Amino acid sequence: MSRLPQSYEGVAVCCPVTVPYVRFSPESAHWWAGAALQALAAHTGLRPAGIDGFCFASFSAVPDTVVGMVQHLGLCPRWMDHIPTGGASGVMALRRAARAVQAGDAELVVCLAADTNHVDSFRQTLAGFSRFSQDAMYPYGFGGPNATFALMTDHFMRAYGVGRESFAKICMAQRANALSNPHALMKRPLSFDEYMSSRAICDPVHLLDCVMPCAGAEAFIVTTPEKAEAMGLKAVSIKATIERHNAFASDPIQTRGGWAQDVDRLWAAARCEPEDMDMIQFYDDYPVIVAMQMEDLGFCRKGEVAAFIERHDFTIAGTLPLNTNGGQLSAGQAGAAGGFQNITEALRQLLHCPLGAQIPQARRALVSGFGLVNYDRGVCTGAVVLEGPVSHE
Ligand SMILES: CC(=O)CC(=O)SCCNC(=O)CCNC(=O)[C@H](O)C(C)(C)COP(=O)(O)OP(=O)(O)OC[C@H]1O[C@@H](n2cnc3c(N)ncnc32)[C@H](O)[C@@H]1OP(=O)(O)O
Repeated sequence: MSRLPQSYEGVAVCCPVTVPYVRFSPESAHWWAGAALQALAAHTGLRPAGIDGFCFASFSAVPDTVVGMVQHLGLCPRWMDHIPTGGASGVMALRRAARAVQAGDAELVVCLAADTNHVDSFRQTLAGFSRFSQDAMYPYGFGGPNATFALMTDHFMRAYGVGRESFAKICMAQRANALSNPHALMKRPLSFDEYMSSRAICDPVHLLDCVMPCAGAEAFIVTTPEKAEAMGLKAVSIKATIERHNAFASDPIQTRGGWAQDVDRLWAAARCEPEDMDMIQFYDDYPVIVAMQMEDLGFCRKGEVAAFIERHDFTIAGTLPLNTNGGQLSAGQAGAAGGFQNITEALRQLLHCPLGAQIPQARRALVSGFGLVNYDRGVCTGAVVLEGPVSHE
């Protein structure tokens, strides 16, 4: 194993905010970003002049990038970054902001993801998504990620003996978790029969394997422990992170993500193990990707995920709480903010200020990201181990 990265000493992560999601919004992504900044201000008293770092992710802010957003929001940072990696953007924003703070390039970085959802905006996003998809998928009638993930799900199920009942268990647990989250778009319990009989979208992917596109925003602050304390903010620390892009490119179909390449480094740097996690907040564009993360991040061996899922209870009161706000599958997918919601939810659980039900004694979380389906697979992966303040109760 190559040299482990420098620790994240001197970095504090705090103040998770979620702007409640709505299925459709007439507002722009810029409006949603402003709403997130307002929510941060309401929690902390933070004004634009106090923000010297800004990290931004969005699909629907086009043609603007972080530059346009900085001007729109009236910020004047000395450090900024734009993270165009969808479901991996939260972990990546956290990593970059942490190093900027550690290096002294910024003292307080706001990491923010915002997306709107007009009636036609998801279709428009897909239409211009990538050169790969325009050239190599759409001419053959592919309509976006649902079709790509149908192929991956079908292969994964056959290769590793996973049935739809395993995915049902993931989706039902996440829905149970969502019921205490006032912002979750899905408000009713999900039964096994309802999951199994939901309409096919692109077999074997059915309606309840898919996220619902919506509008929303998520944000959090990365700063120094001293600054967090001066602002009266409780904060968590970063134990370790990983990031990888275009891993295993010669695999004919995706059965593993970049996590599998870096998982040993993650746990070595974190000085703990999967068994030490009080929760897992995994990117959940489809339940097959949740199952893949369970394997690739070391919770079970490849090919053993069906038995692993069978053995565990993923509800908030269960043996391994998973996506405790309901995840995107039950809370909604607000574009790139969907790649931030697992970080904000982990922070809330570790800081003991949840939106819904609290995991008792929650102290450590594994958050994982997966993003950008350019063509036939998710290209970007990342993960972070977070540890909360020592005593809460
Ligand atoms: C971004 C990254 O980095 C990586 C990724 O995340 S890849 C994933 C990106 N996201 C997606 O691809 C979005 C996936 N979802 C979809 O494509 C669509 O929701 C879908 C095709 C599954 C359904 O769309 P549709 O058939 O047009 O349904 P629509 O007409 O909107 O709604 C019909 C009904 O289904 C419900 N519905 C729609 N989507 C739903 C969903 N995902 N889950 C549950 N119910 C849903 C609606 O509430 C509506 O119910 P009512 O009639 O009771 O009001």
